[in-house]
Amino acid sequence: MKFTKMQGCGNDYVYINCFDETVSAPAELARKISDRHFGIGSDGLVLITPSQNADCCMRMFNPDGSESEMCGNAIRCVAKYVYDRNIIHKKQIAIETLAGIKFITVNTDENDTARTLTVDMGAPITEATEIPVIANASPVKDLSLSAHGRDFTFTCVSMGNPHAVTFINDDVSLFDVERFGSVFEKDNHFPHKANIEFVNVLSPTHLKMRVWERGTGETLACGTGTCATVAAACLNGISPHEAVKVDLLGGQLIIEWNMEDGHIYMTGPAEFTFDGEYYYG
Ligand SMILES: N[C@@H](CCC[C@H](N)C(=O)O)C(=O)O
Repeated sequence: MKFTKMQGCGNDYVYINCFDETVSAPAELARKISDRHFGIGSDGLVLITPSQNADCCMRMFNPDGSESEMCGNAIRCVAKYVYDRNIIHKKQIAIETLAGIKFITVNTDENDTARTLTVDMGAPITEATEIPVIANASPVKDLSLSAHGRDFTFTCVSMGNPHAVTFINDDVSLFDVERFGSVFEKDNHFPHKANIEFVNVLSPTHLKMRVWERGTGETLACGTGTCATVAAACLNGISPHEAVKVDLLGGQLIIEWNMEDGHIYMTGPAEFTFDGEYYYG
């Protein structure tokens, strides 16, 4: 099976072009290929498939085999993949996901290569925005949770997938993300588990975030988590509704919650790492 490894801010996935390849058991394949010793090594598996409703469709599986509704870093990579490889050579690309159709603007260099991509991530869903809560969204705005004798206040935001964001005073670079994230991911308040974001405020328009991802563990970046972080920062009066830089272990994303249409826009890079062939059996 041919595959391509790509990364966006160090959030790395194995991409399969299902215009050409067939994957019959994606959850099992995700578990195998994600293994960094016995597989290819990745934060999960992404299938690029034909779509009846959009230019193409993205399906994303975590290393534990669970399927997520959305993946912000992967959708930029999928747009780059189909643009640069002339499968869908359009500057505006519509990609179907389990969280609906997302629209991506491809920003190219002088060689017509996609360099950064801007994704219309749609409206974040929280109790505070008074948008009806969808099935897997967390139904509360602020939530107090404790672990290992420490209290945290979370703002819960769905970007199609569930996130819980907490602003901390400790230096997030030194924070034990695994110790706390692994407990909160599985808290009873999150019936579908949750991605957990720990955030430092550097300034109203500059945040620093580390993430514990549902079904994965700590990753170098999470696109939906970065959008949820900025939504939470706006809801808590920390950030304005303008471009906010978010520093992640693997790079930086620019997020803006636009108040004209209520949508969040995410801009960031996407890169090919290598192509290969996986012997599946
Ligand atoms: N890294 C991703 C999110 C991947 C899915 C997540 N672990 C979940 O289960 O919701 C991103 O860039 O958004």
